[in-house]
Amino acid sequence: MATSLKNLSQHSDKNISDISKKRFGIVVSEWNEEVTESLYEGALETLLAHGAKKENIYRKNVPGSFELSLGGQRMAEVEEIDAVICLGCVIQGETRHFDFICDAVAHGITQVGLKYNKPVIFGVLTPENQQQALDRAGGKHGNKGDEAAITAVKMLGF
Ligand SMILES: Nc1c(NC[C@H](O)[C@H](O)[C@H](O)CO)[nH]c(=O)[nH]c1=O
Ligand SMILES: CC(=O)[C@@H](O)COP(=O)(O)O
Repeated sequence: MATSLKNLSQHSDKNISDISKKRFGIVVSEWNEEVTESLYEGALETLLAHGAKKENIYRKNVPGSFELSLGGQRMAEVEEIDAVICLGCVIQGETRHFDFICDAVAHGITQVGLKYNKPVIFGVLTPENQQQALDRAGGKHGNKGDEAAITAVKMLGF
């Protein structure tokens, strides 16, 4: 996983299982679309690079990161879906709204994974500003989407 150099795209090859028959749901927040589309591309490429079939990867959008919990649940409740990846980017503003969204979506996604006993991955950036987001969506710190996808793959090998 990410090293002290904080490259989100670096990972070990431990617990990588055959995912050629696995089905993945990817839920993408539309807020900060420039960032979340990069996260999606990273996640998709990582899944394909590790053997997933494109026809087994299903994408749905939600308006914002707060809705990732419900969107993730709608995916997770589909029996044929083996793992869900939730992608979003919540950028700090002037008020405490950031805190409420981040807390809610982290808790919500956790609960969905526990409820359906399948990997539901928290692929949500919570930066202070746009540059920090871009640095983690294919920039100098790698791509959070890569990290989220490899986490799903590894958890399927758990
Ligand atoms: N400010 C950001 C939001 N805000 C919208 C919320 O996620 C939610 O859609 C709204 O509160 C209605 O429920 N969402 C992000 O994903 N990123 C932000 O920076
Ligand atoms: C994280 C957000 O919802 C953000 O857009 C809110 O900005 P603000 O706190 O300045 O209203």
